[in-house]
Order: sequence, then structure tokens, then C-alpha cells
Amino acid sequence: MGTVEAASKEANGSLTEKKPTVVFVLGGPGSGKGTQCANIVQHFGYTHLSAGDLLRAEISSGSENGTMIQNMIKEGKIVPSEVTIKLLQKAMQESGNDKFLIDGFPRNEENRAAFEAVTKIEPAFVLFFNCPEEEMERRLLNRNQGREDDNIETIRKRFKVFLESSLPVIEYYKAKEKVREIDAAKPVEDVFEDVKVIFTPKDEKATA
Ligand SMILES: Nc1ncnc2c1ncn2[C@@H]1O[C@H](COP(=O)(O)OP(=O)(O)OP(=O)(O)O)[C@@H](O)[C@H]1O
Ligand SMILES: Nc1ccn([C@@H]2O[C@H](COP(=O)(O)O)[C@@H](O)[C@H]2O)c(=O)n1
Ligand SMILES: [Mg+2]
Repeated sequence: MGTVEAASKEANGSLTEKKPTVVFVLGGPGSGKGTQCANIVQHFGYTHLSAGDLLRAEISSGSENGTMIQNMIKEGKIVPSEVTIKLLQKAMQESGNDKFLIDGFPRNEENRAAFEAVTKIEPAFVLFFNCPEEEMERRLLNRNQGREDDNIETIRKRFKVFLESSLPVIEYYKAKEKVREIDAAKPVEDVFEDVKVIFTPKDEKATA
């Protein structure tokens, strides 16, 4: 059996209904989560769900929560879990897949506990892209995707939120031996080489 599926089964139990395989993809703003998720999707058949992208789509859709979400994103603040989890659940149902990369979530303890309580899903593992702040800042200022939060003022707020609220979530999963840490400061292709090792089933590694 593949390493990820085995980890998911261990996390969620095999006697109950079949739960989807979930990998949380975490790392600071600009660490390369979205870039690497696109590569993982191509090679390993996962559906990529970026919490930030889902929130931005909610703003664009003209939803009643749109203004609140837009204001939170501009300030680099974390949107209430209830809103984000509903969007994630809907996207999971609509995907038709049973393997998900959940990118940029859980961002704080409230996100983490609420997701577990609502979905009863434990992640197979947490993929953590570790990158120095100066490198992340350089990347964000050069991203040029028209994101309202890619300005130096909001970037500093996002870094603060990452350190104060998101790193403790990574520590929580480290204590459960669920974190697979990647050096994300390397070039994109080199980072993906390290990512591939984590997603490649053990039996395939042996014959490679
Ligand atoms: N390893 C890398 N080396 C250099 N540039 C990179 C690397 N990975 C990603 N980038 C670039 O850095 C920028 C940020 O990458 P990406 O959007 O994947 O980060 P992210 O972690 O999803 O950020 P956010 O949390 O803000 O959504 C993009 O312009 C991307 O092309
Ligand atoms: N769980 C989350 C994820 C994101 N947000 C908000 O969206 C912003 C952008 O997120 P990216 O992952 O695309 O960088 C983030 O700064 C938050 O304002 C959130 O509230 N909750
Ligand atoms: Mg992203």
C-alpha cells in the first residue's frame, strides 16, 4: 500500500466509513505552497484546494460574506473557521475525488479544531514548506498576480499572523509526528524532487 494511503487509514481508522485522504499543506506566505501543489496534482492525482483561493472566489461571487472576507484578507487576518470550512466541504464534495491537498489551512488553532470537529477527518500528514522570511518577502513582492495582500504593509501582517497563529498548528502536528518538512528556499524543481519522495509509495521507491 502507498505511504500516504496507509497514513490516512491509520489517522482515520479502517473500520468506519471510508474517509477521504487529506494532506494539509502549510508554510509561510510565499513559501511556494500553491506552486508545489500544482506539481503534486499533475503527478499524484490529488485535488488542490487552496483556502485562500476559495475565499477570494467567494468575494468575486458577490456572496453576503464577501465584504467581510475582503476586509480580513486586506488586513492579513484569519477568516472565521465556519466560513472557510463550509467552502472546503463544498469543494471536496463537488470534486468527485477522494484525495485532497488542503493548502493554507488550518491557519490557526480554531481552524484546526473546528475542521476536526465538523469533518472528523485527521490529515494523513502535514507538508510544511519552511522558507526564510526574506526569501518569502522577495517572492511575494515579485508575484504580480494582482493580489490585494501582496503589498509590504499586508505582507508584514501576514508574517506576524503566521508566526503567532500558524506555527503553533505546525508544532501541534509535529508533536503527533505528522509533519513532513521541506526546505522551500531551493529552486522550484529541487523543492519538487524532495516533495516527490514524500508522495511516492514505498514499493515504487524500492524499484526506482
Ligand atoms: N522555490 C521557489 N523559488 C523561487 N520562486 C518561487 C518558488 N516557489 C514559488 N515561487 C514563486 O514565489 C511566488 C509565491 O509562490 P506561491 O504562490 O506558490 O506561494 P504560496 O505559499 O502559495 O503563497 P501564499 O500563501 O501567499 O498563497 C510565486 O510568484 C511563485 O512563482
Ligand atoms: N485558512 C485560511 C486561509 C486563508 N485565509 C485568508 O486568506 C489570505 C490569503 O491566503 P493564502 O493562503 O492565499 O495566502 C490570508 O492572509 C487570510 O486573510 C484565511 O482567513 N483562512
Ligand atoms: Mg497560495
